[in-house]
Amino acid sequence: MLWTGKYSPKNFDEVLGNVKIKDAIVEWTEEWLMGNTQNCLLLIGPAGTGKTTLAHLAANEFSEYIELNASDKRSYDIILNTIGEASASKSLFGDGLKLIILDEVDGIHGTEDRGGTRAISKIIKEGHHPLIMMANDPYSKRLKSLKTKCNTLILRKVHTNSIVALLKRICVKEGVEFEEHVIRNLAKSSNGDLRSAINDLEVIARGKTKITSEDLELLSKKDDIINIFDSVRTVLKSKNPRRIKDAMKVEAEPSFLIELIAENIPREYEKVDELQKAYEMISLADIYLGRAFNTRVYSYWKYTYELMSLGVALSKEETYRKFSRFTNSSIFAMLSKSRAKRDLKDKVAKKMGEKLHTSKKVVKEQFPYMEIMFQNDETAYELATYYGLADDEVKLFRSRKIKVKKSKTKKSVPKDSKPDSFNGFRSKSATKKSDSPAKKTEKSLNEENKVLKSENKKKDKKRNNKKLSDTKSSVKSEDKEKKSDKNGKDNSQTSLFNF
Ligand SMILES: Nc1ncnc2c1ncn2[C@@H]1O[C@H](COP(=O)(O)OP(=O)(O)OP(=O)(O)O)[C@@H](O)[C@H]1O
Repeated sequence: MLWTGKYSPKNFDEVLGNVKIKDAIVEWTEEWLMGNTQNCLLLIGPAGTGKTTLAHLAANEFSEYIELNASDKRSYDIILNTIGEASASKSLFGDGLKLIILDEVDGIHGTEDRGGTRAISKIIKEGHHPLIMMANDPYSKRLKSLKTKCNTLILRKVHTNSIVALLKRICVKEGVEFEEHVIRNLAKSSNGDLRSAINDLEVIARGKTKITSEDLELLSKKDDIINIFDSVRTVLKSKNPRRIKDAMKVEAEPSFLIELIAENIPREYEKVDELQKAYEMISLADIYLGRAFNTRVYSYWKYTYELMSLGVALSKEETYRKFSRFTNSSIFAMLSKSRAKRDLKDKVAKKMGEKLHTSKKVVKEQFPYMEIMFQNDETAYELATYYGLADDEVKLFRSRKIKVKKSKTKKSVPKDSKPDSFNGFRSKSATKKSDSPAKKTEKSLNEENKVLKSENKKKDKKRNNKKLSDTKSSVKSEDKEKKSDKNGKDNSQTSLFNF
C-alpha cells in the first residue's frame, strides 16, 4: 500500500489545516442525517490539500456513497442514471441516504460528457440528494453557474509546518532516521501539496533506515526530468494562463521545449483548426528563437516562450479530458542516433586509414565497396582481423543485405585461423561435416585448377597464342598464391585489393 493511502486521515481530526472547512463539512453531514435538506457542497482547492479525503470522511457517515470522477464518463444520461440508483434506495427518514461525490467537475468535457453540467444542475435544483463536488481550478468557466447554486468552500494550501510534522510522524512509524533539514526541504518543495510531500518521502525513504541530503539531490534530478513533461502536459491540457506561465518556469533549453511541445501537439489536439493554429504558434516561436540567437537580443526569448506556451495552449477550443501518452522528441532521438553512426564511421575510417596509409576521407569513399565485400562471411572475417575491427564496427558494413553474384572460385581459409562463428554467422566450413584439413585443401585446389583450366580453354578460342601464354603464366602465379595461403600466411590485404 502506498504511504498516501496508509497515512490518509481516518477521521476529521487527523485532516491537517483548513479547520473552518472541516467544521462546515461536519455540520453539513449532521444536518442531512437529521433529515434537513442542505445545499450541495463545492470544494475548490489546489491538488493534494485533502478535498477527496474530506468527501470520503463525510461519506463514512452516510450508509452508502456513489462517486464519479474524472476517469468516468459523465454525460447527462450517466449522471442521471447513477443518481436514479441513489434515489431508489432513499428512505423517508433520512436513513439509507446515498452521498453523491463528483470529483473534478471543472474537467467535465464538452463533447464526451455532453449534458453533464445540465444533469448536475437538475440534481441541484431538485435538491433531494446530498452532493459534494470537487474542483481544482477556481477560475474554470464551468464552475461559474455551480458556484451560485452551492455552498462553495475554498481550501488553502496546507502550511509547511503541518507538513513537516506529518512527514516526521511517518518517518518515526516507518523506523527511518532523518535530518531535520531534509524533511523541511521536502515539505517546502511540495508547495502545500501533501500528496506530493508524502510521495517524495516514500521515494527516498522506503526500505531505508536513514535519509540524508544525498537522497534529496537524487530526488531533484528525477524532478527535473519529470518537470519538463509536466510543463508540456500543462500547456497542452490547460487553458489557464496563470498555470501555463507557472509551468514555463522550468529549467530547460527553449529549443528543447519547443521540440517537445511540437512533438506532442497531435497527441492531445484533435481538431484540424486547433492543430493548424498550434503549429503556426510553434513556427513563430521558432522564428523568434532564431532571431534571439542571431541578433543576441535575448528579449526575443520572451516571445518564444509566450508563443510556444500560451499561443499553443489557447489554440485549442476547449480542454480535452483524456489520457494522452506524451513522448520525447523523435528529432532529438534521430539526431543522437545519426551522431552515433557518424562517430562509428569515423572510428572505423581511422583504423582502416592507419593500415592503408591514407586519409579517413579516402577510406570513407571505399565504404560502399566494403559493404559488398563484407557480405561474405569469410572475407568479412579476414578483413575484420586485418583492420582490427570490433563486432559493432563490422556491423557498420553488414547491417544491410546486398545481393552479390556468387564467384565460381572458392577461397579456402585455414580452419584453425578462424572461429566457428563470426559476428552472428556460422562459417560454412564450421557447419559442414568437413574432411581432414589436408584432404580439404587438396580438394579445393583441384577444383580451382579445374575452373581455371576451363576458363583458359574459353579464352583459347578467342585470343591469340601470345595471350594464351600470358594467361598460363598468370594461372601459375595464382597457384603460387593459393599455396602460400595454405601455409597460413595472412593474405587478407590481397583479398581487399583483389576485390
Ligand atoms: N489535509 C490533509 N491532511 C492529511 N493528509 C492529507 C491532507 N491532504 C492530503 N493528504 C494526503 O494526501 C493524499 C491525497 O489527498 P486528496 O486526494 O484528498 O487530495 P485532493 O485535494 O483531493 O487532490 P486532487 O485535487 O489532486 O484530487 C491523502 O490520501 C492523504 O494521504
